[in-house]
Amino acid sequence: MSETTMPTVEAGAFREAMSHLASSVHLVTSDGPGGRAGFTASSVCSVSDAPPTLLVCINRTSSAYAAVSGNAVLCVNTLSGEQAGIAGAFGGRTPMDERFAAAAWGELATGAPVLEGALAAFDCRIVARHAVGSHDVLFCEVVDLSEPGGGEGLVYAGRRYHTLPVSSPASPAPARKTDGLLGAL
Ligand SMILES: NC(=O)c1ccc[n+]([C@@H]2O[C@H](COP(=O)([O-])OP(=O)(O)OC[C@H]3O[C@@H](n4cnc5c(N)ncnc54)[C@H](O)[C@@H]3O)[C@@H](O)[C@H]2O)c1
Ligand SMILES: Cc1cc2c(cc1C)N(C[C@H](O)[C@H](O)[C@H](O)COP(=O)(O)O)c1[nH]c(=O)[nH]c(=O)c1N2
Repeated sequence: MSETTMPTVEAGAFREAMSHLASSVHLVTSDGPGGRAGFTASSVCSVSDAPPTLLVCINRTSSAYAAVSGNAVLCVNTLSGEQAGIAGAFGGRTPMDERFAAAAWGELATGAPVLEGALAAFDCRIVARHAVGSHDVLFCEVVDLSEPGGGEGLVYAGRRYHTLPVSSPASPAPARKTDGLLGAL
């Protein structure tokens, strides 16, 4: 089938289908000459472990875009099951200062804000970026890590938040049946 006759998918249908994917939820934060900013993200994934690299997709219309781009560093704070509230605050329409006032923060190597109580924090420098449609795909080399936590992770699926046991090596999560998340997908 040639490119001209290939069918296209309507954005709403794509989003409806994508709402069936379960993803971890993260706060992507940045600070530096471009200012402090952050947004809730689910489009995060591991790329390579040599060197350790992950990717983040950011909408160029996001209010955090200029700061993240200008600073060229960011931290991916992977949220725990109790942090759905802060995910909502960073999910848009909240002034940036109010977002950061809602939690306690530290920092690692780059100075990007590190969320206290996050399951994990990946402190990164942006090493490459690729514009695709409405988003930039940011390729980020991980230069520092927080001590991973344990307990439950925050997951987004079916347009709502769920929690899922995530055991840390030190303390495996107690065996228990899932909370029905897999059945809800
Ligand atoms: N990757 C993203 O940019 C992304 C991901 C999740 C949610 N969101 C935004 O969060 C808000 C709440 O979303 P929702 O899950 O309640 O319902 P929704 O119907 O807007 O989105 C359903 C799913 O479609 C995908 N999606 C939505 N907007 C997208 C975009 N602009 N680019 C790429 N993928 C997109 C996501 O996987 C999302 O979970 C919406 O404004 C949505 O645009 C954006
Ligand atoms: C669960 C969930 C997951 C995501 C988002 C939202 C929510 C609720 N948003 C949207 C993002 O957080 C925010 O809404 C937009 O950037 C608009 O925010 P501003 O009002 O411009 O700061 C989002 N945006 C983005 O650019 N990449 C992403 O991966 C995601 N993922």
